Amino acid sequence: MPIPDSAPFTGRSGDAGTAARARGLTKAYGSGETTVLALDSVDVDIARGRFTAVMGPSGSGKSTLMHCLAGLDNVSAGQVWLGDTEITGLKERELTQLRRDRVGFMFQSFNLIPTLSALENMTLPMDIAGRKPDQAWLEHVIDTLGLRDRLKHRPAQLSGGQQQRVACARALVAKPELIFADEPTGNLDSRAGLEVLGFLRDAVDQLGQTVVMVTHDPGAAAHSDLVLFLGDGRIVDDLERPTADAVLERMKRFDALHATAPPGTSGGHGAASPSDGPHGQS
Ligand SMILES: Nc1ncnc2c1ncn2[C@@H]1O[C@H](COP(=O)(O)OP(=O)(O)OP(=O)(O)O)[C@@H](O)[C@H]1O
Repeated sequence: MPIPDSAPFTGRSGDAGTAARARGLTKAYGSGETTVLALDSVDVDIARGRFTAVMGPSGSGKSTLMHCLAGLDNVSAGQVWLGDTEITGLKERELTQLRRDRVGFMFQSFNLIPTLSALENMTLPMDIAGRKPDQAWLEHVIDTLGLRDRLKHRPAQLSGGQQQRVACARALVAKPELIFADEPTGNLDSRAGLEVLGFLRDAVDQLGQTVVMVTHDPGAAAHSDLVLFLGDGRIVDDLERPTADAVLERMKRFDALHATAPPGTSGGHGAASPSDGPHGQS
């Protein structure tokens, strides 16, 4: 199905276009009375070449949104595109190939293979795909991430920050259209966390990468270009060029709305929503 024109929406895709897009994205877990609506008809544009953070209370749907945009999870309703490719409706094999060829991932727990060296971990996705990494690019990523003297080390011989840098390199080496990072600093001390955030920022600014990062940390979100705030499975607000203080203020406001909302309501998120259109950035 073609991507709908922006007519019914207020979506603002950047000059470089849209790296990912969702319309009416709905995800329910379970059935009957135990159904949990993790995502409730979300419209979102992820602009290419930008750093987008996704924040919200625990259970608000952040990971589910990331998984659905990345084709890691199927949707209950709605449509998702990666670039111009509609991924909703693709068969599992096609999805696996698309993820492998076009998406990079970073997780809180690094997800490195313990028996492989740092270098082998970095090139593993491309090895599996039968593709040869662009050697000049690989060298550039290695140097940018400061991993030159760690290439032969196994993950257990590396600090948490170094392991996450390897995971970052692994995500970058294949030059994916989009990198999804789920709490990439969650297991790191603040110094190593800052370092990884700096690398993600550089990947966007210097390498033209597109990054979507789920985080609970306002300080981490402040490294992004745009913060999307989720509440009860909906995007309830967004914040351009965030500072940690501004993010914190916004979060306090949502907490206050939640605290004063009568039982059985969605915590006043509707009132916090600035528009009915998709959230994105220019
Ligand atoms: N596999 C699953 N089965 C049933 N319910 C699920 C499943 N995965 C998520 N949920 C529910 O969907 C909702 C959204 O979960 P999700 O993990 O996306 O939230 P989150 O904002 O990422 O939370 P956290 O910050 O705690 O990681 C929650 O109510 C959660 O309990």
